[in-house]
Amino acid sequence: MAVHTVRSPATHLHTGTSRNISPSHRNPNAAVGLSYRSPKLRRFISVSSSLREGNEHGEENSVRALEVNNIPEESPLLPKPLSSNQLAEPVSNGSRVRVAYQGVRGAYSESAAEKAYPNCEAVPCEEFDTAFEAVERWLVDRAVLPIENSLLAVRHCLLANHGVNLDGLRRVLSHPQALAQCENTLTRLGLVREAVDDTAGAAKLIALEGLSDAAAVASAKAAEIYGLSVVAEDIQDDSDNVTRFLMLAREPIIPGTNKLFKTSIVLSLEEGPGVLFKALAVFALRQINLTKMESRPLRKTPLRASGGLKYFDYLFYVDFEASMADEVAQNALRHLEEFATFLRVLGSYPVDTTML
Ligand SMILES: O=C(O)C(=O)C[C@]1(C(=O)O)C=C[C@@H](O)C=C1
Repeated sequence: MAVHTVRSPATHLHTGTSRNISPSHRNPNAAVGLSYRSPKLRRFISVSSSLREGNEHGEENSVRALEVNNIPEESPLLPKPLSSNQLAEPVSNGSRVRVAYQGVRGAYSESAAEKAYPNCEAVPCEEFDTAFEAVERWLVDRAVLPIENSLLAVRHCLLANHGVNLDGLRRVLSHPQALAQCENTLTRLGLVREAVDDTAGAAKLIALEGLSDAAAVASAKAAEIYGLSVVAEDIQDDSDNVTRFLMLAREPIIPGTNKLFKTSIVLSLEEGPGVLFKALAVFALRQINLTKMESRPLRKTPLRASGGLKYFDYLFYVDFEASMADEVAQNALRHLEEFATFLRVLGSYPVDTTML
């Protein structure tokens, strides 16, 4: 599935390195699940999902919030990313919903937060763990987490400093997912890829360092924020390039039955013929539609020996179309509990029914 991520925790750009950091949910090499990315995540419940990112393309590229030279690293105009050692400090309590995201201003995750909670205060964080901890410690109300390539429109641009054109470019910096989503274009341009924490972070770095041989794959909004030129737009390989985000909260929302809800669960099963079939049957028997299923190896104990044989142990992540307030969903999970070796409800949330 795509609800999985993880490499080592992210390191923020201002550490000065451009290295591969961010947990990359869709990275086929990432061998662990969402709930493994951070042990903290296991304590969160997803409350809302399927949020589409805003398409920043309608905005005027010539409008520049800040010129390059006006962006000192610690500009008071830009929110400073929260770092884990700041988590002890209380953050002011306004009435606006505060949503933590990993990255800097102009990241797609920020757009997703604003889409999910219009007028929210989006709080940039250096790392995913920082965002999760900020929720846990009541510094923010939600954390936003990009989890997979499906659902929300993401239109990437190639951003560079003014006066730099395509011919002068040698390198391209961005989040690994964004680089992967623009693979064909970047190959055609012959650019060397460099992975950084987030798309907007790449734009910021290029602006701050005045790089003339490098471009960033990021949004048009990031170009405005960091005073860069858009040298190419819509560079994603797939015109339907979309990302799914989850909003994580401390407490589960009380699911309703008044609109379409989805529920996400995670489970593990005994090894044996037909066990997975039985698990799926608890939903099929009750006409509950499964929208997603993915298995990820158990990180700490991926191998189990039994009867002289070795088995891989898996966690199965399943999304189904029903609310935990629906009796039929409760019955299905009660049935599943009879033979699942582990079962956990991650949360029920309203399905995003807005058009792409
Ligand atoms: O780097 C960003 O701007 C993000 O919000 C992260 C992220 C991701 O993790 O997939 C979000 C959407 C885009 O597909 C690329 C990057």
